[in-house]
Amino acid sequence: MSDELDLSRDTSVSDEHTIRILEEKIRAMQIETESLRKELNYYKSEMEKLLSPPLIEAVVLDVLEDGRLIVKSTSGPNLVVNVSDNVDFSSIKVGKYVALNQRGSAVVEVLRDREDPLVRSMEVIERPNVKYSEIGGLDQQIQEVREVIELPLKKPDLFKELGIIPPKGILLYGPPGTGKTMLAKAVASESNASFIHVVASEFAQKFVGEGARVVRDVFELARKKAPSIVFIDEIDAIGAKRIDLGTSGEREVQRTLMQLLAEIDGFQPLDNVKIIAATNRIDILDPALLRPGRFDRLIEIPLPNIEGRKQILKIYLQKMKIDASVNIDELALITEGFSGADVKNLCTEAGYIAIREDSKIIKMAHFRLAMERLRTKKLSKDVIDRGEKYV
Ligand SMILES: Nc1ncnc2c1ncn2[C@@H]1O[C@H](COP(=O)(O)OP(=O)(O)OP(=O)(O)O)[C@@H](O)[C@H]1O
Repeated sequence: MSDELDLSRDTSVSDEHTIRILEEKIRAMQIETESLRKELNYYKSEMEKLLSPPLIEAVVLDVLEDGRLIVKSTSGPNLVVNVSDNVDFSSIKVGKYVALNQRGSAVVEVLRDREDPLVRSMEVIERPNVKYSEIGGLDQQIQEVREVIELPLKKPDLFKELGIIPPKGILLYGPPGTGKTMLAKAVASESNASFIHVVASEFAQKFVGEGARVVRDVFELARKKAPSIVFIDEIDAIGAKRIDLGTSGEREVQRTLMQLLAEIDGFQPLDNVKIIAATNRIDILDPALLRPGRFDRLIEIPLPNIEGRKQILKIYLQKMKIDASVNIDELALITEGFSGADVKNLCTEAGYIAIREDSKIIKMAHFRLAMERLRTKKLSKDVIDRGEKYV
């Protein structure tokens, strides 16, 4: 009896063992099946991608009452199309980019929003609001800019009568933060002209293959918005002398520059579009830019001298609540080497220190503290910013 029992126990032990092994095998095979299924799906979707025809990009021009859309396809004509049931109709709006099936008969996907590169690359101010009186220490430069930009824009007939040809473009050069942008904005503001601000380094970096087109678009816009001033900041990014045109990036920059020169050459001196460029690297500019009829008037915007710094300080201090201890002469003296932007920072920093101290008025002590902080920051930054750049 006991032997039988023992035998059955042995049998059941070995059965249990077999079952466990089989269960493990089943689990392993299930895992493998799952992984093979995933792999199969992956290859299927890859096949679909490779075999699916390309879609057509289009922009929605109108949504019709019957649910169809008028779209402009990038490949050509305006089309009236249906919307596939898989597309969320509520996400469709005029101006949205969509994908059409290959026949161009239906919208099959709504694409992600994206900005026009042109819009990304520039700022258009219809009427900037900067006055000459807000700029300190640049009286002579303001006078010159008024004569060569403002006056021809306002009184072209006077120039015609006298037979004087004003420059089409001027170049402002000098260290960063000295007021070049401010001066360009002020002349647009005081000439009642639109201000179109483009940063040349953005052309070069962002619009590979599109730089020349963006330049064309900028000038087309300038003509539409005339009288207008096109302000090209950091012109050295596209206007530097190039020795080696080996890389495609270099050739692209060169094409952008050629387009800019062609646009400038296309204007007449008394047209109501003027071009102001700015750089702090005049030393590296391509001489083609500085030829007569292009940027042939160079105006230096230097760091302010002591008198200039005094003027800039007055401009900012008159807006602040300061006590009698604040000595403008002393501040002008100790800010030697500061740009206009640095002087403004000093005033702002002194204001913040006063706020942190809960003071209701800004005192000379706050300026001294601000000075110490800025000097430390400035010393290291100057080496990078100005050191070898400005000549
Ligand atoms: N001469 C100045 N008078 C008054 N404020 C100034 C002057 N220069 C600079 N600032 C102040 O500094 C800010 C920056 O100056 P701005 O952008 O005009 O300098 P920039 O010469 O164009 O510099 P960057 O070369 O870096 O573009 C101005 O918005 C203004 O607040």
